[in-house]
Amino acid sequence: MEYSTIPMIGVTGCTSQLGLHPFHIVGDKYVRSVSDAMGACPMVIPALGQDLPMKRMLTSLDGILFTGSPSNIEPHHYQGAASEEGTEHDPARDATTLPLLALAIELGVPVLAICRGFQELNVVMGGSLHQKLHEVGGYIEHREDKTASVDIQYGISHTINIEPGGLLYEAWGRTSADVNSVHTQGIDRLGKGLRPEAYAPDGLIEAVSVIDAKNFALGVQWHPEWKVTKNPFYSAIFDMFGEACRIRANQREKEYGQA
Ligand SMILES: N[C@@H](CCC(=O)NCCCC(=O)O)C(=O)O
Repeated sequence: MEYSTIPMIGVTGCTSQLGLHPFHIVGDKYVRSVSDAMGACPMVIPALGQDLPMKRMLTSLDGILFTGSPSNIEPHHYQGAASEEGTEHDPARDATTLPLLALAIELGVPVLAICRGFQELNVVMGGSLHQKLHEVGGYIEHREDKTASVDIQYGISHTINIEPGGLLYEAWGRTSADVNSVHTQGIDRLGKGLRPEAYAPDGLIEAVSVIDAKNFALGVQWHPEWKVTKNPFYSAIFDMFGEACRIRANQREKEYGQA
């Protein structure tokens, strides 16, 4: 019997106050990258923290996309100094994505972690972050120009050097690529069990994978979801993630039958 099940992909949400009410929200580009680039079904994961039945949820999903967000991880999660007053945080998202990411890796659920998601992956593995890369010294500008149009903000910003032998190299087959850059924070101490997969020209780690992972587990500091179907490098990443998710979807269908 042939199986070609549509993978069900969790897409992590953030909390945000819209008018008088708190909402669970996720950017359209993340949801659409799952449906358009992977042919999969996006399922938004609310930031409910420990109120989510995480293990149950993971058995029903074929992969998780950990999204980017303007908010920063609260520094106590990586023993960092308290952030400057006015820094945007989302403790409900932290309480959801950090344990969910750890459990997904433990259970071998395919994971693609983007920007804040990439930083979450590093923190979950015991790493730490620079809170303001531009104040550290020695780094190029990794922030977007907030006065520019969104196409410029998410347009190509710098090259990355890709390490041969990793997932990214396997996906792209070359040792360099061009990426966008929309972040203020970045990896300081690398988490244990993570392998650097790519570097910016200033030496900043731009991509990591989980060593000896049971399944696809890749984090990238840039935004491959941005106009993914028009960018062959970004598409190659989603193709590889999509393939891992499809294999899991087919295995789940074989085991449990179609729901
Ligand atoms: N806040 C962190 C992470 C940056 C990030 O994820 N940016 C995405 C912004 C909105 C989006 O495109 O979803 C940092 O500044 O380093």
